[in-house]
Amino acid sequence: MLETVPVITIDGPSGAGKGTVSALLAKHLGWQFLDSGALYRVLAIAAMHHQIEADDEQGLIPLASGLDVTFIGQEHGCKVVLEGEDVSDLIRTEEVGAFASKVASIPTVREALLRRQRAFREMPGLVADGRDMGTVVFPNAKAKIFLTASAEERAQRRYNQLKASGRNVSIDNLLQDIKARDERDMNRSVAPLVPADDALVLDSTSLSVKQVLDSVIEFVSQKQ
Ligand SMILES: Nc1ncnc2c1ncn2[C@@H]1O[C@H](COP(=O)(O)OP(=O)(O)O)[C@@H](O)[C@H]1O
Ligand SMILES: Nc1ccn([C@@H]2O[C@H](COP(=O)(O)OP(=O)(O)O)[C@@H](O)[C@H]2O)c(=O)n1
Repeated sequence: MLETVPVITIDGPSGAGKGTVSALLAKHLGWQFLDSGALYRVLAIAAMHHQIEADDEQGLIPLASGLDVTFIGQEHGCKVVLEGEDVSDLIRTEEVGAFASKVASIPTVREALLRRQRAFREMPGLVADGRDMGTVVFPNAKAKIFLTASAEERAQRRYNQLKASGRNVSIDNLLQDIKARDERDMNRSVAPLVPADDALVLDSTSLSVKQVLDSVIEFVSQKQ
């Protein structure tokens, strides 16, 4: 039964380190990994390709329900193929992130992606990264973490990350984008970005990736 497969959720705002820590934790445990933000990002690209606006609910729902996407695990990261096209680099742009957070504010669109997210719950366990993993998608998860950091630190991390991959970005624009996305994600009517009541809230502003991972592993082992 799906419900018996253990889940650990890591939610939080953009740049907090969720993806990095979730992937390391999944590897450490030998569990599956769900990057739910990638689904919203892929939907955003599909909408752009099909000239569907971010507020066109009737256009977005069928696109979300029938999303033709494949995630192919690789040694470093994951290859993402949408409608036969490799969009692995494109999904990481801030433009796509901003579009994703707009489509993600529509309740029926979120509903259309629910089943697909829950299907990642497979043995021996799942680490799920997103905004509403612990509150909505997997409310009975065995351990929930809400990972955060100051907006300035998150913008700096994103800046370093994009620079390292050869992109020309402005830290001021990134900070603005991050704040706008936080605002939208925290204030939407359905599945807003909030810690679950039973989540461990971890501020990573002055912690290294290793320190965060160690705290998470300790918390998870206490829950076992
Ligand atoms: N604790 C940390 N300290 C410094 N850099 C970090 C930390 N956690 C993550 N990073 C780096 O910040 C960037 C954004 O992390 P990511 O995992 O993509 O965040 P999120 O999934 O929350 O948006 C990555 O380049 C990652 O290596
Ligand atoms: N479970 C999720 C995951 C992402 N999202 C939305 O999708 C956008 C992109 O998510 P992401 O996790 O890839 O973003 P980053 O944290 O990597 O910047 C977010 O800003 C959210 O609006 C969501 O609403 N619910």
